[in-house]
Parts: sequence; structure tokens; C-alpha cells
Amino acid sequence: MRAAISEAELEPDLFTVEAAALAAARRMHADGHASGEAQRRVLGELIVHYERLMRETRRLIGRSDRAERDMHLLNRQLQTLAGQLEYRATHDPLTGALNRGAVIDHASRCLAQGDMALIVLDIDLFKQVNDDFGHPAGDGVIQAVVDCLKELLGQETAIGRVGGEEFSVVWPTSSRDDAAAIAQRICDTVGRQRHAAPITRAITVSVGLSWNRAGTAFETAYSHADQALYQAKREGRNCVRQWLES
Ligand SMILES: Nc1nc2c(ncn2[C@@H]2O[C@H](COP(=O)(O)OP(=O)(O)OP(=O)(O)O)[C@@H](O)[C@H]2O)c(=O)[nH]1
Repeated sequence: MRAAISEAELEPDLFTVEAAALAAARRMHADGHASGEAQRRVLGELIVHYERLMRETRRLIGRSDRAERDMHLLNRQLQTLAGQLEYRATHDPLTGALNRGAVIDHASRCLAQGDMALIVLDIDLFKQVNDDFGHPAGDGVIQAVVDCLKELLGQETAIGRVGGEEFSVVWPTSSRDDAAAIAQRICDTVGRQRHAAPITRAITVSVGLSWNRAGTAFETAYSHADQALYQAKREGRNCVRQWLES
């Protein structure tokens, strides 16, 4: 029976010519009586193949360096793209504030870890702002309110735009007084803000606050803050109301 064919027999030898030149050189080296002419011929063959191998090796190294650089570049572009996609998926395009989904995620994580205030604010009589000054000016007001919140609360604070002219602030704190104080500062600071032309009047916000123990569900925290916000609207706007257990 015929013996199994070895892998080496199946694989074509990439270096047949070079191997032959090497074998000839070996034989020449072992033969102490070869003529000088025969030695020069075998050495010449060896030089030709050796130089070709060096050229090819350099070319392959260059190609693999380029491929590695291309891969690094591609990797960086992918990371940038992933960052941009992540940003777009979690932020409001007009203001750069967190979008509703991102606020829910963030607030839910905070509530799982500790006590937290949820502050919701809504621009007062905003329809009138749009009607009097135009929709683009209204957009400018929305942006200005978010900028004001960022400046007041810091870039690290989770500030969200959860509706057209409604915003939320996630404020982890174990102190109900601290939560009430920050809600009042928000109301006062936004109300004092000056707006660019064509806006010619003060823009105020109504603020609802719920202070929540760790473990509270986001829906509960939001519903309580929302009820407080509508109380603030009912009771004259430009004020803060806190949800209190009855
Ligand atoms: N410019 C602009 N307007 C928006 C945007 N989203 C919602 N609005 C407008 O915001 C206005 C909200 O009006 P309402 O809900 O009636 O409330 P309001 O006039 O602010 O009155 P109160 O909330 O009761 O103080 C509507 O006219 C919407 O068209 C937006 O992205 N840009």
C-alpha cells in the first residue's frame, strides 16, 4: 500500500531555485578540488538569489508596515465614528444636553446608588416667545437656557432636554434642603439671564422638584417632579415647587 502523502510533499516549495543554488554552493564548499571558475559560477548564482531574497523581504516588510499603519488609522477612524454615534444617540442636537433616554439611564443609575433630586423646568409662556420673536429666536432661547444651566451647575452635571422646552437636572444629594436650594438657584439664575436680540423681555422658568430616596424608580421620581412643576405653573410660574408626600 502507498504511504500517506506528507504535508511537505503537498505544499509546493516556494524556494526551489534558491534551494538548488544553496545545494550547489554546499557541494562546492565540500569539494576541495573544484576549479576557481566553477566556484565563481556557483557563488554568482548564490549572490543573485540572495539579493533577490533581500529585495523581496524588504518589500514585504514595507507592505506589512503600511498595512499596519492603515489598520491603526482605520481603527482610530472607527473609534471616532463610534464616539460620534454614541454622542448622537444620547444628546439633543440643538443644545448638546442629554436626550430623554440618556437622562432616564443616568437618573436610574444614580437612584440605584443613592438619594437624588430630580429637577424639571419648563420655559414659561414659550409659545408667546415663538409667536412674538419667531421660531429661530425661540431656538436661541432654548440653547441659552441650557448654556445657563451648564454654567451654573458645571459641565459634569447631567442636564437633559426631555421635551421641546422642558429640561431636567439630575442632582445626587442626600439633603432635601440642598436640593431645594439648587432648584431655587436654577429658577433665579435662568430668570435673570439676558437674551440676545430680538428677545426683548425676561425669560423665566417654572421648576418642579422631587427628592428621592435611593431605590426609587425613575418613573416615580419623574412623575413627582412633573406634578410639582405643574403646581408651579398653576401658582403663577417663575417659581419652584417641591413634591411632598401628603
Ligand atoms: N422654537 C422652538 N419652539 C418649540 C420647540 N419645541 C416646542 N416648542 C414650542 O414650545 C411651545 C410650548 O407651548 P405650551 O406647551 O403651550 O406652553 P407655554 O406657552 O410655554 O406655556 P406654559 O408652559 O403654560 O408656561 C409650543 O408653541 C411649541 O411649538 C423647539 O424646539 N423650538
